[in-house]
Formats: sequence, C-alpha cells, structure tokens
Amino acid sequence: MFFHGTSKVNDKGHLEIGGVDTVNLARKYGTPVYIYDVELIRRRARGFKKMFEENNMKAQVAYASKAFSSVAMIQLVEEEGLSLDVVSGGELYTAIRADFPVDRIHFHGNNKSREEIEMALSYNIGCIVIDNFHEMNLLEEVALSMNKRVDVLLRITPGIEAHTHDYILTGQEDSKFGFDLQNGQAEEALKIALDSQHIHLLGFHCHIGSQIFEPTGFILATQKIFAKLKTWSQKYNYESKVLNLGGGFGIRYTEEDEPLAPETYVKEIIKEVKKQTNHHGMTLPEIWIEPGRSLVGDAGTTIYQIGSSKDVPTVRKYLAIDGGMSDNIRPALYQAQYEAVLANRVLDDVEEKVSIAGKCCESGDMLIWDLPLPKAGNNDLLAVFCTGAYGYSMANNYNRIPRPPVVFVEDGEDRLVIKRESFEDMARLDLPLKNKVNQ
Ligand SMILES: Cc1ncc(COP(=O)(O)O)c(C=O)c1O
Ligand SMILES: N[C@@H](CCCC[NH3+])C(=O)O
Repeated sequence: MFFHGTSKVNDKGHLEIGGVDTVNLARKYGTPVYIYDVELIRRRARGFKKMFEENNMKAQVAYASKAFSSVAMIQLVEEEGLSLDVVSGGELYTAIRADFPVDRIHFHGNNKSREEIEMALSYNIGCIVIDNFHEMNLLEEVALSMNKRVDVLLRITPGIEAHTHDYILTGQEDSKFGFDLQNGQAEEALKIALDSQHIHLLGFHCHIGSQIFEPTGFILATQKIFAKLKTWSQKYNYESKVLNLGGGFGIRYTEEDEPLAPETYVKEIIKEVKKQTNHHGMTLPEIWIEPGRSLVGDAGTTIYQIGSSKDVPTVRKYLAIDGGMSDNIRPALYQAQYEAVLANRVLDDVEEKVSIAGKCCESGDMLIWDLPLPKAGNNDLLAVFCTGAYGYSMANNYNRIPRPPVVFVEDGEDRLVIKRESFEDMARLDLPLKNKVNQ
C-alpha cells in the first residue's frame, strides 16, 4: 500500500487527507464523494514550473482542463500561475466563469464548431491550436468577419507511438488529430498560415499520448519536429516562436507504475530542445507543455460506502459500492487499475481478496479485481486512490445515477467545490409528452 501527497493514517486508523479525516468527510457530504488534496496539486504545479524558472526560460505550463474542470479547480490553476488548455465551448465557459486570464487560455479540439471559434475570438483568448484544414478555413472566415488577427499553433502528428494504452495514443500517424508531419500536410498548413492576414502563427504543437513514463517519446518528437523546422526556416524564412510538446506525463495508479517527477520530464525536454536548437543553429523557442493527469490524478481519492456482497464459491467474492462506472469509467474503458483501502480501518490486517463491483446495470461495471482487504461489510468505507483525473470529468448519469460532489481539502479544512447532483438536476431538461403533466 502506498499513500499520495498528504494522505496518511490518523490515530483512529482512518485515512486522512489534507489534515481532514475522510470518515468525517463521508459523514458530512455522503458517499460517493471525490476528495482532492489541494497541497498535492500545488506541489505538482510548482514541480512542472521549477525547471523552466531555474533555467530562466520563457515557458507556459498549461493545465489540460479535460482532466478535471470546475470553477474552483481553474481558480486554483490561476493561483499557481499556470496557463489553461480547453477543448470545448463548455471548458472555455468554465474558465470564463472562473475569471481565468483569457490571454493564457489555449483552445484545442479536432472539430471546433463555428460557434466555439466565435466564442474563443470574442473573448480574445491566448491562442487557438488548429487541428485540420477545415478548421483553418473556418477560423480564417470567422476572424475576417470579426476583424481579428488570431495567435495560433498548428497541431502536428510527429509519428511517435508512446508506450501507453492503445485507445489513448494520439501522436502516431494513424490518428484523428493534427496535421501529419511526414506526408506534407503540416508543411501545407504552414504555408496557408503564413499567407493568411488573420492568422498569426506562433509555432507548433504535438501531443504524443497519455500516461507516459519515459522522456524518450518527447525527445524523439522534438528531434522530428526540429528536423522539419530547420527545413522550413530555410525554405520559408520562418522560425517557430513556440514549441508545445503537449501533456501525457504518467502517474502512479498502482505500485507497478513508475513515473518520473515532473521536474525530470521538464529537465529532459529542456535539454533536448536546447540541443536541437544548437545543433540546427536556430533560436530557442518558448516551450509549452500541457499536463492534465499528472497535475490532478493522484490528488483525487473517491470514498464509497460498501453495500451488498456476493460469494461465488471457489471463484471470487464481489463487494458492491455505491458508485461505479458512472463516477469512474476508466476501468471499463481502458481496463485501468486502481488501488484502494478501507478508509475507516486502514491498518487492519488483510484477510481476503475481493472484487469491487459498481452499482450500474452492466456486468462490466467492475472497479477493481482481486483487491486485498480486511473482511469488510456495509459499515465500511472504501477509498479508491488516484481518481483525480478523468474521473469526475468523464462521469455520467448512466442508470440516472447522480454525479457525486467534489470536496477540496487543505491544511485541515474542507471545502465543497461541486455539489452532489440531485434527481431534479438530472430531470431538469426533460419535457413531458404532449398532454401529459410534468411531475
Ligand atoms: C492535446 C492534449 N494536451 C494535453 C492532454 C493531457 O494529457 P494528460 O492528461 O495525459 O497529461 C491531452 C490528453 O491526452 C491532449 O489531448
Ligand atoms: N481520458 C483518458 C485520457 C485521454 C486524454 C485526452 N487526450 C484517460 O482517462 O486516461
């Protein structure tokens, strides 16, 4: 068993996070509940910024808000001086609600709508990351009609396969994202951008995948991009001001995962970018990165109440909790692995292996297989670690299960930052059939 951030066991044998007893949090807010260790998020944010600051480099660390977006989260990102990556009108709206400085917002997405582009331009956000030719035309049209000149990056696919789950690979050639670097698409996009009156090309972006444990992929991508940048600087007299190498830095979901510290990823990236600029005799660009998971993933813990159980003799024992794929779809989607303890009896001896089932009407709704636990019953609370990224943000209302609340903890204090969804909330958009009365 290992603990993340400020998590520890208190003198009652309860799991404590941010100086707050999680058993008390479960009583106060009900279960399931997502708890975020704010100090750990701050530590990670500072870790990513540290090497850039020590090297006196112009850089931006943009939090990929798809990992977990809420007004309070974005305010925290602002407190820590990061930038922000959004991928939809909804994420942008949340950033605006949080009063995030618009010039530090970057807009991603492989199919941005005209309305989303208009919204981004009307708020004068920092930059748009153009993904494809369709978007380039659309942006040109919208910028012309609004009489704006827009800072952009071009998203390219450098043809790198990072070691991760197949479904979360994005930097390889056969990907729905970006302009291909090798087959001429990226160069074509560069030419269009350079010719445009309304697009101001800051540079290039790539994102090679997610949950990456080694710097190699980032280094290879940097090398491939620089080889092209060199050609383009000679051919078009264009030098990139910004190189954005995306996110994807891995975290420790289970003891088998061995991620590097944020500082180490950044140190390796800086080293390679400097090496390439020297090698090609080019100017050092600003380096931008976009960590999502690695800023919030291990800062999140979900507390569930254990309910029913079922023995399948000689095969396994199922323990069901009061949530499941509706608040954490990652095990069902990616066979993601998690670790967990009993929040109210952390130090009790392990007595058996149990499999943790969700409450959705779906056999695949299993959160953890073969988890070693003390014998647990329905007075017990299960704490599942590392649920901070792509947990709440991918939560859904399958079976009309309301989404749990989110609580931030820091220095012994807890603060509700997203309320529990109610049945009324879920039915709010429903309209009755003609002639029937809405209940
Ligand atoms: C363009 C882009 N940037 C950043 C991220 C954040 O990735 P992660 O949460 O793995 O750091 C993603 C998601 O994979 C992405 O698609
Ligand atoms: N949602 C995925 C990662 C996708 C990242 C977005 N490009 C996960 O939970 O791991």
